[in-house]
Amino acid sequence: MSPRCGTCLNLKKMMMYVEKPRVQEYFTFSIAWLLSFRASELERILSKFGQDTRKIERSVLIGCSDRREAWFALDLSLGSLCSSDSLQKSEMETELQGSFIQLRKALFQLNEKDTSLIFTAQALLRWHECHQFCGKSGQPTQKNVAGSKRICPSSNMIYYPQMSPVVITLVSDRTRCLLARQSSFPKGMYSALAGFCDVGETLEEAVRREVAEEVGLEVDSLQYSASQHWPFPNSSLMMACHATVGPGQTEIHVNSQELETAGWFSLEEVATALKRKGPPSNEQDGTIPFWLPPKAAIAHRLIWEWVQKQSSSSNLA
Ligand SMILES: NC(=O)c1ccc[n+]([C@@H]2O[C@H](COP(=O)([O-])OP(=O)(O)OC[C@H]3O[C@@H](n4cnc5c(N)ncnc54)[C@H](O)[C@@H]3O)[C@@H](O)[C@H]2O)c1
Ligand SMILES: [Mg+2]
Repeated sequence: MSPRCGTCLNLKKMMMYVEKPRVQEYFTFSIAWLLSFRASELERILSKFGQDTRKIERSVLIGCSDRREAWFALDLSLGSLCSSDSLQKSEMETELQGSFIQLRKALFQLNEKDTSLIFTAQALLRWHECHQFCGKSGQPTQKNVAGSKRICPSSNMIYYPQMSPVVITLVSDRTRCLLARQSSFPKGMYSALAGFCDVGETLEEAVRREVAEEVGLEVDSLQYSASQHWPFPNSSLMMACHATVGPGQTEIHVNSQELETAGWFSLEEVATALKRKGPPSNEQDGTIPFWLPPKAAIAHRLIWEWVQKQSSSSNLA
């Protein structure tokens, strides 16, 4: 399993390279397409680009192939951004016959399996990058070979990768659903309501609190749908629910500190938006038709489920 154990090892490599911090703590990652290399080939590439071949030891295990070859991911970060880095980036694209793309943009193109690999890689690599020192002794921590933990030789503390629980809720008044946008979302994109769970809260309590905090509605009933690992801004376990509000309880009070806007959308509007693949082009009057998150986001699944349910109940009526 060691990334240095050589030729039998197939390194499914995602080159992840930090471009620059854009919004608050959000980093924009560029990734090369999923490229598989054997360890020896990767060592050659690292040498060619003047990087220390021992860097390969920073790889993290992200899965394995059907033929039981271990897949590792490696951060090929080119260091601080300067013009020579941009040059190296384009040289690397030529060498690897791939191209860098922002991770969020890649979500429109990746299949489910590759999305999961990339999310795991991004979350693990970023966790290792940010947990190099022991919080108790202040000494450097050491990664195990797979990258599933870090150990402090001085205090014997073991650190495991962290995930934050997040609830995401699609609220419905039984005929319409509630979608919202934050100012940081791409123009025109709306999603379901989301929020980090507080310590000590249950999933149900977090859903009720988040919906009340963000749009001032009281949830009547809620139903769990599915979950997803989400790597932005760090590592979250997203737990998705459908919720309903009672009749006559639909007046929204948007919390402007959290949301830019929120509103109720009809089945027809949502079904039309669901058919759009990616950000639509501007209308003639310059406005952007509203659009929804890509399939890789669990918000998409929640919205799709709601449309299916509404469509089948309107067909029955
Ligand atoms: N996959 C999807 O479909 C999907 C859709 C919408 C949102 N999301 C994700 O859900 C997450 C939460 O949504 P939100 O931004 O509306 O949350 P939110 O409503 O809880 O507000 C975010 C704020 O919560 C605070 N916070 C509390 N605990 C935090 C923690 N552990 N990590 C970071 N910030 C914490 C911070 O002040 C932050 O600015 C975001 O990371 C977003 O990327 C995913
Ligand atoms: Mg929120």
